[in-house]
Amino acid sequence: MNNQIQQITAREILDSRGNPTIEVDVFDTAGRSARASVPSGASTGSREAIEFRDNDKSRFGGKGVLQAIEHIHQTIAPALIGCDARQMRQIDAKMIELDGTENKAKLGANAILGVSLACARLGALQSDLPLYQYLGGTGANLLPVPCMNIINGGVHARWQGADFQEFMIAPWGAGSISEAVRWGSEVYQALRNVLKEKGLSTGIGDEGGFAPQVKSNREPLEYIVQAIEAAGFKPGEDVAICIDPASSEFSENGIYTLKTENAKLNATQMSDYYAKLIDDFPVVLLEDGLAEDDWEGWKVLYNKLAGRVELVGDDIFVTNITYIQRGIDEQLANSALIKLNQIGSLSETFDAVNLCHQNNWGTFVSHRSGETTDSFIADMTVAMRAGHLKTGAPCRGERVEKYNQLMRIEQQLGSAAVFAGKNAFIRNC
Ligand SMILES: C=C(OP(=O)(O)O)C(=O)O
Ligand SMILES: [Mg+2]
Repeated sequence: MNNQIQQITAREILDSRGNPTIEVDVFDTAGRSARASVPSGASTGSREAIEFRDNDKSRFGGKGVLQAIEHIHQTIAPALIGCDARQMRQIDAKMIELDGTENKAKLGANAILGVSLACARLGALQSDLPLYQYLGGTGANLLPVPCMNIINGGVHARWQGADFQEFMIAPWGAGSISEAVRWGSEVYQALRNVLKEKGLSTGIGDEGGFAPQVKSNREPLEYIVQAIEAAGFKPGEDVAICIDPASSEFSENGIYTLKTENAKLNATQMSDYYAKLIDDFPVVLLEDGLAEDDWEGWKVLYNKLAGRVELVGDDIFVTNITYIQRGIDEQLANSALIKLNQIGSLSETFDAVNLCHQNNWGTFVSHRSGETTDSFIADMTVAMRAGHLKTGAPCRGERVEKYNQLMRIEQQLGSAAVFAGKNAFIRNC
């Protein structure tokens, strides 16, 4: 009886880019309440669920965050009041039915997701369990490798630096999440000095990484290797590198334009370009190496690189089982990026993760470039045994809150905590 939802209140708050987003509070009949908020991307896949935002009105027909909030108050809340907050699947199914579209275009994916996450948190509170255990069971103990984006490029740096969007470090040789976070922050601080010595800017991009005006996409990798060494670690062995070029952003009709290098490459040439980077640098994961609509190109990329690195699909799969299943059937990647707001509900995100794991694919959990201080994805990553996550640089409150939450979980688990380490990364032999 006391687990019934009594009230749902949504409001507008600001995200890390200073744009409006949604925060939701859900109250139960026992007087308990839980809160969640919703992030937003900049390099969004075209097949992502539709969110109502104010910063891109043209794309979403002028429907802003306030309209999504109105949908929560006028349509979603009346339908959910009286429901048991612990019934995640029924709650999500009800909202999806109320929406009635393929891509949540009627109520807004941000409206549905905010309620979905706040209800899950309330369910955890009602069950007297920490969120990661509520979602993942009492056996949930796998702490992920934190992949920290320490050089930002592409749209996240307003195209002033590298064409590639994200250069991440993965301290996979550490013995625990807290050690990995410490190693990552030491490399980040060392990188600041490396950039300063080269006379490059140490201003930061959307995800807290530095955004230097480099002349190629190799340059950031050179600086990162120098920073890893300067911090006292062995590149590759202690700290590896992951990249997300977010190539949909610089491709058109199968041609990829690298402005910094004055080059125009097709999918085969891009695959060779990546192969050379992987020869020369300790890169262990490549996300969105090719564009969201270049399904044929992805096969070329897979055949060249799947034995050497984890090949993650972000824009191409958009956390949607329809596209992930196609990727599995056509064998063109070995991992999917997992972003809650690409699909717009917690249960559908679980479906995507389960599909990947059933097919021996990796799952790489991700924040968005426009974030809030909500640390939901930290608990979710542990619950899903995803093994690795990316949530920006070890800098700025909205990014470090996720890493900090993982360290809290590790402390709570004590000797039961297991750090995912190198095993988290997929490679097809
Ligand atoms: C996190 C990413 O960026 P955004 O949130 O801008 O899509 C990404 O592309 O993986
Ligand atoms: Mg991406």
